[in-house]
Amino acid sequence: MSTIVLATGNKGKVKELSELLAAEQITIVPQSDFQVPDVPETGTTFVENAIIKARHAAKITGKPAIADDSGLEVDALNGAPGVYSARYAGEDASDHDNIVKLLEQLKGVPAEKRTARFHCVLVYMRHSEDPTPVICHGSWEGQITLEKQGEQGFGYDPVFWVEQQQLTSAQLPREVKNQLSHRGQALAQLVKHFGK
Ligand SMILES: O=P(O)(O)OP(=O)(O)OP(=O)(O)OC[C@H]1O[C@@H](n2cnc3c(O)ncnc32)[C@H](O)[C@@H]1O
Ligand SMILES: [Mg+2]
Repeated sequence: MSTIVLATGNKGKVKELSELLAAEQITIVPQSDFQVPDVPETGTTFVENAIIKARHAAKITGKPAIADDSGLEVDALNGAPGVYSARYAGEDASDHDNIVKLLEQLKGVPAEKRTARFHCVLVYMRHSEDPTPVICHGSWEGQITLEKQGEQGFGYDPVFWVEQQQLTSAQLPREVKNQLSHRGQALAQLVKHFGK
């Protein structure tokens, strides 16, 4: 199979998707290797934004592309930050800024009402005008902690409590996160599609 461009500027995603694909006969190259700039994520769904990103990378490189649009859905916040997870605390917000805002918004909310889930939509497009993009979705249930714990992973991992492991996703060994995560589940579906 030819090289696939990974349409993301997020190094944490590049690392996880590369680890997950290491066992497959699929070579992915991050879009930064082709100087693909970020594109405005103007959609209101993960699916729309993933298509926007995959189409943009495919158009600029002339190669097939995979994009990942993901985020955190918190029940006590009516689903926020959702598709706006990366810009929750503002356009140029860091992961830490976003976490501070999230914990602030959840102040006083008891443990049993801090339920949340990560979503990951992966889109594969053969070329920029592909009329049938492959769309895969994975989700991962957890709870938002009261403070940051753990150094692994990225984004909201330090405040995402995984009941089954009794750890935050930033405390999980990388292979365990990859096994359980929204991204791991979406990628397992995509790999099945390539195997067809
Ligand atoms: O759009 P690209 O370039 O792919 O990179 P991004 O970081 O902007 O990615 P998104 O637009 O998909 O926003 C995803 C947000 O959700 C967070 N997120 C996604 N997956 C995560 C994970 O596995 N662990 C922690 N946070 C995650 C991430 O930190 C971002 O704030
Ligand atoms: Mg983004």
